[in-house]
Amino acid sequence: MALTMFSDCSSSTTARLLPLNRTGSGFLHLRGSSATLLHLNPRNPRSLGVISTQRCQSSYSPTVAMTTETSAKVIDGKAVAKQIRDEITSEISRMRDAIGKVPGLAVILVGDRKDSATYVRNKKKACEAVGITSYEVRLPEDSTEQELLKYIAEFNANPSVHGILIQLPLPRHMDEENILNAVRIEKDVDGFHPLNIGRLAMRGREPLFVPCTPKGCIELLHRYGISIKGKRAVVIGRSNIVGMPAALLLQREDATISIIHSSTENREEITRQADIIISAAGQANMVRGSWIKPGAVIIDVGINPVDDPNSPRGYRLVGDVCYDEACKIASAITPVPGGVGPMTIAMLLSNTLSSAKRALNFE
Ligand SMILES: NC(=O)C1=CN([C@@H]2O[C@H](COP(=O)(O)OP(=O)(O)OC[C@H]3O[C@@H](n4cnc5c(N)ncnc54)[C@H](OP(=O)(O)O)[C@@H]3O)[C@@H](O)[C@H]2O)C=CC1
Ligand SMILES: Nc1nc(=O)c2c([nH]1)NC[C@@H]1CN(c3ccc(C(=O)N[C@@H](CCC(=O)O)C(=O)O)cc3)C=[N+]21
Repeated sequence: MALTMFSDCSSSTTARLLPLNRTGSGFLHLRGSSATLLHLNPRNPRSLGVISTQRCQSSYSPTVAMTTETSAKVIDGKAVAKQIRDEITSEISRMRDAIGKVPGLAVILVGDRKDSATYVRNKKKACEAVGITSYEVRLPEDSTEQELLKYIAEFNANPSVHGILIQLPLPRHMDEENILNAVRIEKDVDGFHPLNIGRLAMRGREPLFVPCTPKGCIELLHRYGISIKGKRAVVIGRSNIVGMPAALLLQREDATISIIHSSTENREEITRQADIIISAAGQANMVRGSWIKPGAVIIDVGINPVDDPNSPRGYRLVGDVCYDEACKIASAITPVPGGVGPMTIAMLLSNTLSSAKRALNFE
């Protein structure tokens, strides 16, 4: 009886089912189901198989799971992000030793949204861990645009600050375009300045910074040796911070792109043609198994809270893609959490390091 135990498609629920056994060899072994075991090669982080991978578990009952082959390889964003942070840590200590300076990142948070406060706290912790000096400004919800612009101007002029991040969304009374335009392009580590986005969109032009989440998605494809050139890619979502730059990046890598948004007709049919799907719609479990071409690669950017009385927080996070269904059809997939999210932060640190290197003329 192939029962679906979890109708919510969640990767976190299934992850808890996985009987993982870490051996002394640095490989992950998965009992009761097939596992892909790739060697960890810290000397060559860009090589294929740099990360130990496991195959994802389907939502079958445990008895069935013992005999059922599931197919998709889990793209482990958490592990890749850790490896990138380690690389950044050693670069920063080389910088400190050579010129006595380290990168600095300023983060500005306006208002008291709980999720934004958590993200900012996580960014600060991540900075500290790799040796980036962080500067934090918290402004009350009812601050004026002028007050915010004053802090941006100060950070623009401060030579110890190499990156400035304005946590989004801003309160509704603030003009986001006006605020983001005020960040000096050389410090725009989020890559949201129109000049950076414009360069990203134009052939033969190079942006100073690429937005962190889409950059993290592409980095995952690269580090897992998944080729993009000539592939059909579908991006679900067209926001300024994720969907649109993700589509531009895929296009720069010579994929053929379709972009799906809330007015798209036949979204299931269009998605089913994709070799690579990047989903950033913010709709829990919207992409079902029937939307996926067998063997497609799925990068699930969505982070959607769903009620879960069994979780200490009262909710848990799921992606846009119905994970358990996708696992049986896709060739590789990112989980939520533990997929794109940690990569976003790693790319922010990486952009900040590049910015400092450029400003300090350090190779
Ligand atoms: N992992 C990470 O690091 C990050 C994750 N996120 C997550 O990614 C998701 C998207 O974020 P963001 O881009 O900021 O969100 P936005 O709400 O700004 O954009 C969502 C996009 O998806 C489209 N969309 C919404 N519903 C549907 C639907 N049913 N069918 C097709 N298209 C749809 C919208 O279309 P339209 O344009 O027509 O409105 C829009 O373009 C969220 O879950 C967010 O939490 C975001 C940033 C980083
Ligand atoms: N100027 C700006 N730049 C951003 O990059 C930006 C932003 N504003 N506003 C909000 C979104 C969202 N975002 C995330 C970053 C990390 C995780 C992340 O690490 N998620 C963990 C889970 C975290 C948890 O458990 O709560 C994971 O997916 O594994 C998620 C989301 C960056 N954003």
